[in-house]
Parts: sequence; C-alpha cells; structure tokens
Amino acid sequence: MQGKERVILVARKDPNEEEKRFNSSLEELQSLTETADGDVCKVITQKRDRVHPATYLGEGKLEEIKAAALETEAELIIFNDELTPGQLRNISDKVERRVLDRSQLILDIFASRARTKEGKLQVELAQLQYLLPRLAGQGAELSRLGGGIGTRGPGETKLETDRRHIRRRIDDIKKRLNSVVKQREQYRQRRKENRAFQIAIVGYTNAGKSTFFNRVTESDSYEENLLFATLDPLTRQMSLPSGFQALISDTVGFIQDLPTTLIAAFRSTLEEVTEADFILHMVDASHPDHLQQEKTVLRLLDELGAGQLPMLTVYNKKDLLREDFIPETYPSLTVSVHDRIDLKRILDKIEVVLKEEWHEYDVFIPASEGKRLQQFKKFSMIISMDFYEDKEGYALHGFIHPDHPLKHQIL
Ligand SMILES: Nc1nc2c(ncn2[C@@H]2O[C@H](COP(=O)(O)OP(=O)(O)OP(=O)(O)O)[C@@H](O)[C@H]2O)c(=O)[nH]1
Repeated sequence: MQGKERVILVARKDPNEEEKRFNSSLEELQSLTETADGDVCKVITQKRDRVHPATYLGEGKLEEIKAAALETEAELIIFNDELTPGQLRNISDKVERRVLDRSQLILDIFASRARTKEGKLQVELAQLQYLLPRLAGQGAELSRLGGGIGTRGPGETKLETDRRHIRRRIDDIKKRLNSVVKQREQYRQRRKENRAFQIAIVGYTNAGKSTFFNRVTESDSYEENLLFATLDPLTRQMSLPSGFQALISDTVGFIQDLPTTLIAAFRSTLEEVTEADFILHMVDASHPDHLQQEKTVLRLLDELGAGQLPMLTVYNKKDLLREDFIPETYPSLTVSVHDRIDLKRILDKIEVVLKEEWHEYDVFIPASEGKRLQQFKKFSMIISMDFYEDKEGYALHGFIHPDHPLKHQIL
C-alpha cells in the first residue's frame, strides 16, 4: 500500500444509546482506522432507531455519504457496525466506493498483527468464515480485493477462488490448527532456553501503547533494531536504566464490544504474551470504562496462562485525570507517556518490580572467562561490576530470574 487510504466513518446512533458510550465507540473506530493506516477525513453520524434492512441507513443519508466521498476524495467508507452481506453490496453500489464494516476492519488489523503460526491461521479462518456468506454472486466484488484496508491477510490470494475452495480451505485450517496447538508447547519450551528478556505491552486500543513503545525504543540505534525489525516490526530492543537489555513487543489492542465471531482470532494474536517474561499493562485512565477494561484484560491474561507473570500497571493520560484519581491495582504508576520524566519512572519501576521477584546475587568471574561474563550481562540485571586487578577478574552484583540456568553458577 502506498500512503494512507482516505476514509469516511459512518455511525448510526440509537436514540436509546448513552451519548458517552456512542462517542467512545466512535473514537475507538477512528483509532482502529488509524491503526490500519487509514486517514479519517470525515465522520458522518445519523440518529435512527432502526436499521434499514436493505441499506442500513436511509436513501438520503447514502446520498450524503456519496457526496462527501466525492468532495473529500475518500476511497473507503467504514461503518461502525456489522453489516449484512446484502447491505454491504447495496451500500457499495449506491455510494460507488469500497465499503467495510467494523468487523472487517478489525479482522484486517488482526491480519497485519498476527505473528504466530496459530495466530495467522485463526485470523485467516475468521476472515474466510466472514467472507463465505458474502460470496454469492460476488464476482465483481472479489476482483476488487487485493489492495488497501480490509484486503490484507494471509488469505487474500485464496479469496479469489470459489466458495467450494474456501470451504475446503476452512477444513484444512481447522486441521492444521489442531496440530499447531499440540506443537506449541514443545516449541515454547525450546525457545525459553536461550533468549533475551521479553516485555509485552498489553491494553485497550488507544491506551497509549504505541506511543510508549516508540519513545522507549527510539534511542536504540537503527542497526540494532534492524535485526528485530526484519523479524517482527512490533518487537524492538530497549535498555532498562541499569543497562539491562530487553526486547519489547507492542501487542494488538483490546477492542470494546468485540464481535463474538472474532474473539478466537483476537486471542490468538495475543498468544505471544504467554512467551513474555514481563507484562506492562497500559490503561487509558481517562476512559469512562477504564475499570471494566482493566478487568477484561486481566481476565484474558489469566485465560491465556499469563496471569502469573510479573506485571506493572501503567495508568496513562494523567493530564486528563482528576487529582483524586485512585489506582485500582498495585504495583502501578499514574503517568503521561508524553512526559519524558514519566517514561523514566516507568522504566525504573519495571526494575523495581523485577528486583522484588528475582534472586539477588554476587559472583566473581575471572577475566579469562569472557563468555560467562557475557552471559551474565545478557541474562541478568547488573547493579555493579568491579574489576579486581590482583584477582584478575570481575565481581558482579545483580539480580537474576530465580529459574534461570545461570543461577546454578552462583554460590
Ligand atoms: N492526553 C494524552 N493523550 C495521550 C497520552 N498518551 C497517549 N495519548 C494519545 O492517545 C492516542 C492513542 O495513543 P497510542 O499510543 O496510539 O495508543 P495505542 O494503545 O497504541 O492504540 P492502538 O495502536 O490502537 O492499540 C494518541 O492520540 C496519543 O497521542 C497521554 O498521556 N495524554
């Protein structure tokens, strides 16, 4: 994709829906569109108590959308709801633009974020299941796939074939998923043995995860990051204040009112958190539903088997909070990730939490054992390292994970 795609967002407001809830859902759609590399050039809303069965909104509103698309040169219209196959087709014919609904947008984001084999398969499965009922007589529609938001993903070449082929592919994916799940445990065990410390940032979309991720990794040199960038654009290297090197990953954000059909796909994109050593839970503390959101994240982490990992909760957007804000969870910090001093506080606090969990050690390493020294530097947090000329070696003081194999080398 070259550049950003110009997008118009469309939302229906049910007169019974709370104003605050409607606004936050719309803000979320905007943030999701930006995550998918869309440029929102206009938002059109309509109060309407029932959807039109054939066209979702009324004739007049569709005319308005068409005119707005011409005026703003928008290429894509995204609806903040799930549309039936018929509605999608009819709206697209009327407004003469590509049309996506909220589920398709979310699937597109999952597709670009899924990293594990299982994640990719789950997202492809959800995409195909979503597409299947929408395929009837859709030859022309299909030929439009192949570029832009809503068309990405592991399945995109397959989508150009017929329904029978898609059904076969769905069966095939289900079989493969079964065997991938079995292999996963063994693979994880092998990976654990010789790898760098991993921090995963989790939280709702718009909480400030990417802002934090970009700020704390920007000082690392390009070359260093390049290695990881080629492997995975959302994992980079960073340094904690003691100099301890960690890898940090930005995960796909949680979404309010995730359609049930997409839950499995979302969970699998988050699978990687189970491979992390530390969870940084970012909360938009200014969001009206932040308590509920926090609980939802914790529940899913538990279900995925990551509930016991060391975790720091970061209540973000301090600048938008009332002074009497009280954090729900400890250990936690209330910050603004726009503030450099707060960024440093977060990094310091990560080390404080780790020190509480880790084993404090002192070890002497002769200068001739360079490889061993390197291993301590890589896998432990070194607080001090002094060279003793008379003894020809280094005295190290630091902290190490209680289960790390190197711990056996410490008396
Ligand atoms: N006022 C205020 N805005 C913030 C703060 N931190 C982040 N933001 C804004 O919140 C918006 C979302 O931030 P992101 O970093 O993109 O959030 P995210 O969690 O990565 O969102 P997704 O990528 O959608 O999952 C951006 O417009 C940020 O500038 C903060 O401390 N205060």
